[in-house]
Amino acid sequence: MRSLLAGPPVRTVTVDGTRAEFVTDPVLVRQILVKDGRNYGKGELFQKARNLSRAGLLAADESVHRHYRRLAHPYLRTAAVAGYAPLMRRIARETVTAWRPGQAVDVQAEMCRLAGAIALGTLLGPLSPERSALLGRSLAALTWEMIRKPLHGKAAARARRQGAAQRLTRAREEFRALIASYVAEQHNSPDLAAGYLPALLADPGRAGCPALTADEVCDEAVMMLTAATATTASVMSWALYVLAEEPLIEERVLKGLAREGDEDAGPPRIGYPLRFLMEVLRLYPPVWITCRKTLSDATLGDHALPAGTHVLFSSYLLHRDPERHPDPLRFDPDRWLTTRPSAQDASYIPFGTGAKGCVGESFAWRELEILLGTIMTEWQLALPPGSRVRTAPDTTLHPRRLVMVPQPR
Ligand code: HEM
Repeated sequence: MRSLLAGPPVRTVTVDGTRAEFVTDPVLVRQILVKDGRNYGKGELFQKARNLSRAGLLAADESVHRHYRRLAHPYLRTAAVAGYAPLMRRIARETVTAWRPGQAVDVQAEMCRLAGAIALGTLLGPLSPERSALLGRSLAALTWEMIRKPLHGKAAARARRQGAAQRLTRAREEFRALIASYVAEQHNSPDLAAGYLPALLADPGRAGCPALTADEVCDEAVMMLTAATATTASVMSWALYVLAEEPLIEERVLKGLAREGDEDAGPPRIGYPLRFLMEVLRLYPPVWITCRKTLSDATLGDHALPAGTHVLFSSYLLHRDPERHPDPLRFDPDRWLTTRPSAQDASYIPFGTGAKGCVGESFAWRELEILLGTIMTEWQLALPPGSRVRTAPDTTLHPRRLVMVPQPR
């Protein structure tokens, strides 16, 4: 795939029989996402593969999309996220205290459980411990099936034959049914709790964007919870893998964590742990390929793109471009001491950018910092001797299999 960087900045490719323009120039990608962002709708090339709903925030047309984003924003902006920190920390502690010294952990399944429990606890509103456990198990199972579903091509066909698609559908139906029963209860409750899901239920809609039906609220909740879980789980898995492979980096992250103390408030600083996470997100961006579709005729560099043209770009590739990231394959958190992510181009976009970039970015940074701190201060995770971890570019970019052995610090 990296050979694409050497070729023309825009080239035609075919994905599962559909023609698309693959863009590798970071300036042109920024033009698509920011300057001309309103002329590029959500592309649907991978939507089915990612098992995403076709309504709501992820897929909606422009004005409806803006409405849903405005609804989500109060629950995901930095100030709200600061309030979630104690809960995030408690859930993280509860999960890692269940680990046993020397007993292998399936890291990705565990990170799905952890990120899923945090998403449920923060975004749904109050849950009984029983319901929280039931939803948590179901969301973790769904997310793990989603993460490893191949996006297209031969791998997707093979997965279909092996029943992966059916497993994913079953997991989605099960989780959706649990959410639906919760939504029905909330719907009939005289006092709606505070939180993102209750806000969706209470939203009266507006001109051109009618109030959501209970069914649509369920779809939206499933979308938000899985978007929050699959991404964070993949990033944390890579983070733990890198720490096991790079003892000197691990030592510096630990020292950095000790210096940063235990604060809940304030914006993240570019200390070593944060630079480490930035570097994990550079080399292992979970949303590694993204698409858009022109809403009307457009021009991109020397290319005329008629309305309806599919456009693809890959953060994985942009983040490994040697022109923008010297010695790109080297894991070097200190590169972020002298370089900041550019506001002129899209050379570093783990969360995307522009009006359709990640609405959960502040949430994700806080969560990643807390998970990293909680896990690392309690446990050192090692790879079993001889294990080889391979990259799987599926729905998210994730380690194909990651089993690690915890030892107390
Ligand atoms: C490290 C963690 C995360 C990464 C790397 C990540 C990455 C991304 C990226 C790249 C996009 C934009 C895709 C595009 O341009 O088409 C996106 C969109 C989105 N993300 Fe995240 N995300 C993360 C965590 C979260 C969390 C924690 C939440 C919710 C709490 C969330 C909710 C969403 C939603 C709802 C969208 C769609 C936004 C829209 O269409 O306006 N993400 N994410």
